[in-house]
Amino acid sequence: MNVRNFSIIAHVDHGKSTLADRILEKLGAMGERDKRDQTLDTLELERERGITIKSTPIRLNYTRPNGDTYVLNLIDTPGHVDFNYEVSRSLAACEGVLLLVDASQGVEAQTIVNAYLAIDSNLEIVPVVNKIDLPAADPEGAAQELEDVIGIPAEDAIFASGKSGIGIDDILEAVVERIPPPPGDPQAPLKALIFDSFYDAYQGVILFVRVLEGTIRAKDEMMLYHTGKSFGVDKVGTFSPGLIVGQSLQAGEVGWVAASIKDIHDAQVGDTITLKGNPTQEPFPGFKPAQPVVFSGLYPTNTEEYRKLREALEKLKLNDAAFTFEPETSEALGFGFRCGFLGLLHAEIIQERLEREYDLDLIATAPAVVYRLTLTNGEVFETQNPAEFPTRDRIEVIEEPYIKLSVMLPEEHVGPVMQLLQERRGVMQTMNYVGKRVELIYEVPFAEILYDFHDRLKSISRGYASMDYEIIGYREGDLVKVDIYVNQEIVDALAVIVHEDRAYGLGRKIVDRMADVIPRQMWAVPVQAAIGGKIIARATVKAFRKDVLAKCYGGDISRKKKLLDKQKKGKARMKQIGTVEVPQEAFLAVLSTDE
Ligand SMILES: Nc1nc2c(ncn2[C@@H]2O[C@H](COP(=O)(O)OP(=O)(O)OP(=O)(O)O)[C@@H](O)[C@H]2O)c(=O)[nH]1
Repeated sequence: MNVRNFSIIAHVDHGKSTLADRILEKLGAMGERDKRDQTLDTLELERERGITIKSTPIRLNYTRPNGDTYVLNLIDTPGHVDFNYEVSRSLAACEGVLLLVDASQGVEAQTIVNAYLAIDSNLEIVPVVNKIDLPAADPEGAAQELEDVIGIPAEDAIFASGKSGIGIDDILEAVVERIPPPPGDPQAPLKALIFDSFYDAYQGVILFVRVLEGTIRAKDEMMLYHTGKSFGVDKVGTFSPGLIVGQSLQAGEVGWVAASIKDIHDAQVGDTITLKGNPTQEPFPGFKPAQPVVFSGLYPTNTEEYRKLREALEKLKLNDAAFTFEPETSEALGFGFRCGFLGLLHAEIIQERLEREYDLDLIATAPAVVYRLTLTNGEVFETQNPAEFPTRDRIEVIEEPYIKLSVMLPEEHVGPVMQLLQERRGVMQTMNYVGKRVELIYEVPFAEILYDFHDRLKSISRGYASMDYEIIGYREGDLVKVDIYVNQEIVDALAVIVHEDRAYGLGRKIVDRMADVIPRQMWAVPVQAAIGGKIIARATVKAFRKDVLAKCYGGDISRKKKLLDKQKKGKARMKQIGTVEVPQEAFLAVLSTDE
């Protein structure tokens, strides 16, 4: 059997899904993909946001013009920085990639990052300049950028359009000719890489695997290299699309394995499967257990929904080894959960799913990173929860995670973007010119890009800047905890950790913003920011003058009802703090404190 395993990588919106669909259509698999969408691809959000979160690989049959037949496995990769580890594992299941670049946009931040992930995995890169049907397309320019920035010869690029179908035949021929066949010995001890998985209520966790060496069959006793756990294999098979049951999977093949695994943590992405009786000596390198890096508190607006929230979180976790949660209690918000995510997008996706699929109303607290504290007594501990921070006098050193951030943008916006990065405590590493555009590489505290950074970057570059990042380690920082008081009561869930130099400015903005969003009460309510009990900013929610209903006296009853309904709706996301009702927006005041 002639096999080619490949993936398509691109910057967001450069046309990956459209091109994949066109290839499927060409190879007669289109109708089946629609079926697959209904069965496996249950993430409605994915379609709405136009980003790929999780998809199954697709096995395609290709007959060359000369009559030779090939099996092509197209492996999808998630296209976002939050999921870079998953991307790298999916790439490790391939021998080559199609690297797409939009002919009207050129190379963007994620083009570069994805290309380097492919290079690190020793993959053959087939450059494809896509969307050449666009009037603004500059295919030669885009190909030249690939050469200048990544070192891929411009003449290797295939010009194509997923939309009009130009270049699809050339792409298929290039997959067969340029991407090498998978190596591996079917007789060797089994070594298979898990590159994705999902939870099925009947069969347990279904593992997506790439067999690197050896053969796996139903009824084998398999072992997970890193967890050391073993399971009896129930079924194996391929994707066609959909899960097709087969007899075995051997070196070079891509397929799935079901082994009644109940807990997704027992078989994580990146781990190696081998056989218990004849284990491989060497696992696939680079295994990292999924580790959340961004944390936030999630509380039901209605305290009676606590149990419902817990059940929903448990269900989501079944399918997502990277997502964590543990119960947390806040004086202000009551009972809720501290949740851990791979990044902000991951957090947003989970929150939206909770609200949409489980019909929950939630209050989310500001996202935080994991800080490392060394106390004056020598003790070291990590926390991501501002509420757990000891008082300043007990802390010797605070360290925070840093990222290497790369931003790609047109040169006319470089000034304001550099200023933004400076405000966020960024330190410039390099600046590369790519034609009329610039790649900036900065080291920045991770916490500084958690809030409104991406939006600000987009707005000051008129939408032209793109970014990507990776976490590079911990560094010391002069950080302080800013507490927020509403009506003289401390609201634990609103505390934030911030750099000393920005504490006053941020405190000012949070209290002003809160005073704006807290509805007026019968009396004036003070909102204050403080560091270690010392007030640094104060704003007042003014007392309210008129009863809303006063206006309607004698008026028609339906109007009165409408007003009351409106008030009720507004209340949906309120949380009672002492005697004051605080809306959800207030908890995110820190997120929208534009400077
Ligand atoms: N003119 C033109 N438009 C295209 C072409 N391919 C894709 N598009 C459009 O570009 C947009 C993004 O296309 P997608 O295929 O969703 O892009 P994607 O890279 O899969 O996006 P993500 O999944 O978000 O990474 C859509 O509006 C498409 O209609 C093309 O060849 N020509």
